[in-house]
Amino acid sequence: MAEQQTKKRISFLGPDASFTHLAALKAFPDSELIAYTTIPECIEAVAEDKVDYAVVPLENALEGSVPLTIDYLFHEVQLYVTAEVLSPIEQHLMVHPDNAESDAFEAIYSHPHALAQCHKFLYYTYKNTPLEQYSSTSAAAKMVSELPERNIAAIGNEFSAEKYGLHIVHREIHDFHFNHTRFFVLSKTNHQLENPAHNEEVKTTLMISPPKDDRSGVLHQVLSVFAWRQLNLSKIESRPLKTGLGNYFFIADVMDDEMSPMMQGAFMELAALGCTVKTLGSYYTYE
Ligand SMILES: O=C(O)C(=O)C[C@]1(C(=O)O)C=C[C@@H](O)C=C1
Repeated sequence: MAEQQTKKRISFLGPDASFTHLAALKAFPDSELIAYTTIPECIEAVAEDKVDYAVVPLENALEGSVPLTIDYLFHEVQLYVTAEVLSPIEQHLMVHPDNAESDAFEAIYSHPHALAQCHKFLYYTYKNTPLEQYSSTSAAAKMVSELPERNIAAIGNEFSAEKYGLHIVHREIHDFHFNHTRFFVLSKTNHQLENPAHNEEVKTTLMISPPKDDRSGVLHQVLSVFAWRQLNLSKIESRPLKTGLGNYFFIADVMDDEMSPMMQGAFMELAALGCTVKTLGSYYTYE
């Protein structure tokens, strides 16, 4: 009973067998995993204390950021990253076994990132087949399994083919071999996930809003805060502030702990420059 009470509850972008589900299983092999239909629902579940952690996709090596995750974390909630999970992504084209002999489909369904990761394959092999966006790869696979009368296909991972009893028609159809996705493990409190199997390097994610006066050279000044302290940025990207055209915030990944003296100095200098900084905390990477 005591063990049951301490079992963590985790939200993830479902249904079962999505790539996010696999990432959540890696980080939480023994927890209660709860599927949600959208990324905001997963994030709200942790913000509203319905779960202890949320696992959501952040960035894909071929397609870039998942803007919904970044924007929701900036505009809607104050949550912290307790870990990131880095997963290899292999996409397969799958159909209902009743349609296993067919190679001309009414439509191909998947998550927009998955469709984009297979752009070249789809262009050369199924040029005239409509591509339909779905909430996740596993949702597309599940839907295909429930509609054998429609000759439709889904793109997703091998586990979704197994889980929903689908037949794989084409394997490994993603356009570039190095296809990886980063997932964030989010919590309401700023701490690091306790799990020994992580990389050595700690990373901090910051969301930096420049000063409102929009003076020239601000981005240069922001970058120099990190540069002269030899704080390595592994990513920097701008996203709209949604207050008007030309207004942006920056999401930066810095390879150091937010409590280090250099980082503390960087926070002070950014404040002196008139920047507002929202930290998502420091965390390790699980591969
Ligand atoms: O649809 C899924 O299976 C997801 O977990 C989402 C998602 C994404 O958002 O990028 C995750 C990994 C893959 O890059 C494709 C889709």
